[in-house]
Amino acid sequence: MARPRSAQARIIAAIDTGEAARADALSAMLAPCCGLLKVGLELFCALGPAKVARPLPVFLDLKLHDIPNTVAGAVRSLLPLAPAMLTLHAAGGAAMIAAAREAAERAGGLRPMLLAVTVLTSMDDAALRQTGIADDPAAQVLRLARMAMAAGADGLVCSPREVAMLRDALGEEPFLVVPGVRPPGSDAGDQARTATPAEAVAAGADWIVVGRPITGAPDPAAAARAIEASLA
Ligand SMILES: O=c1ccn([C@@H]2O[C@H](COP(=O)(O)O)[C@@H](O)[C@H]2O)c(=O)[nH]1
Repeated sequence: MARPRSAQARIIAAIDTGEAARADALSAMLAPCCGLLKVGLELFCALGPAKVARPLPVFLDLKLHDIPNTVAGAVRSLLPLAPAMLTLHAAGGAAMIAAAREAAERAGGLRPMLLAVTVLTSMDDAALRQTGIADDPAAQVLRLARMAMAAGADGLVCSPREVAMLRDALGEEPFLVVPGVRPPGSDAGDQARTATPAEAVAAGADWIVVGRPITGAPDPAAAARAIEASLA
């Protein structure tokens, strides 16, 4: 998948619902104003592989995390769904990421962009410390990012707070997909490391992932258009 060329193309709308009718309605409303649609755990667990296909390319955010053999098998199982992007947790390690890449390539043909999730955007310093990581999120993001890219990831999922640092350290190569963005004045909810869509893109994000600020708005398409306008 090529880097996005317009503000609209940068927006990935997260269709986080377990109801098929709502997922279809949101997809129809948002397809004309976004670049991709995100199918995540809520939709996938409720509705299954048959409902992954959407009217735009799909960012399949399943955050795979298991032993290398199992993740390779999961990647093979998901390839027929033809997602444009697929996530796996960087914390699964280099062997797991390499196995995912090999499984995707061995199948031949078009393969999804493999994105390694670094530190979840919902985690602050204290939450990270509780997992046994003494470093702050930025240091852990950089450590995982270097490892994941060396192991074969095409890109990274990080918060907007780490985008500039990753560009400085790793240059233009990694695709950077950035959730945890919030338009000015909107509720952060459970997101801990946030910035505005415009700040994320100015720092070097390729795509931003936006869920509730769009899907929870009275007019989701208008909310997406307002974000697009803020990026122009
Ligand atoms: O670190 C991560 C990785 C993935 N996500 C996903 O992005 C969206 C964000 O939704 P909002 O409603 O805009 O908070 C959601 O689907 C997450 O699963 C993330 O937030 N952070």
